[in-house]
Amino acid sequence: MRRLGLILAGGQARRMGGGDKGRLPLAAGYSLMQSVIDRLGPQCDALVLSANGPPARFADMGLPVLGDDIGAGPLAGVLAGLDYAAVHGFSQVLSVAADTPFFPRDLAQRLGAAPAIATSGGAAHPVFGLWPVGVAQDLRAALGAGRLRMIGFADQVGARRVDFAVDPFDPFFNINTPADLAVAQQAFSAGCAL
Ligand SMILES: Nc1nc2c(ncn2[C@@H]2O[C@H](COP(=O)(O)OP(=O)(O)OP(=O)(O)O)[C@@H](O)[C@H]2O)c(=O)[nH]1
Repeated sequence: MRRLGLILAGGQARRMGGGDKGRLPLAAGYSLMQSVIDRLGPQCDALVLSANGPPARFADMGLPVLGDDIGAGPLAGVLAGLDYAAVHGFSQVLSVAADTPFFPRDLAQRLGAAPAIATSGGAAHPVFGLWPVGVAQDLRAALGAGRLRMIGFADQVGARRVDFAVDPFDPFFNINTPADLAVAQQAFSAGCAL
């Protein structure tokens, strides 16, 4: 079984004032996306980025960049990843967000059989999902019908929900605002995100 890691790095980052949230620094010389790559890489056989807009801006990451339609949301990115996976001989895709630098290093192992998504503290995180390549057809149909919510799609394909402890803080804490970034930088420098 070959697993493709998919980093969702599109979106408009409106609450951050625009730009690529993944390029923001967690510490000097260490971006949110680099933290994501360091956590996801060992859990997968290969990694790809999913982003809309010019792919050249991620050239330094050394990863294939899959485009999707601007405004279609993270599900469009998951579909791009599933299509890439099918063509390149992967059997499943582990999707994560570029703005969530502390997700578990054993995410794939704990999610178990695909399809599955993560939950923590009573909230579902369907961006953090393990998807068999076979759900691409269902996803294409859902997107074509204008159904764009990730949680709705996860439920449609029967994704199990796997809960992760919020200890000492939520591993799915994601960076939406400058204040969130300050919290993450402080947590990282204090070593509580290991
Ligand atoms: N590939 C891809 N990723 C997306 C898209 N929209 C959001 N994402 C990613 O999904 C994750 C969650 O995104 P959000 O924080 O909900 O949305 P956002 O557009 O980045 O930020 P806001 O504009 O502040 O809501 C982030 O890692 C985004 O980079 C999209 O259209 N395509």
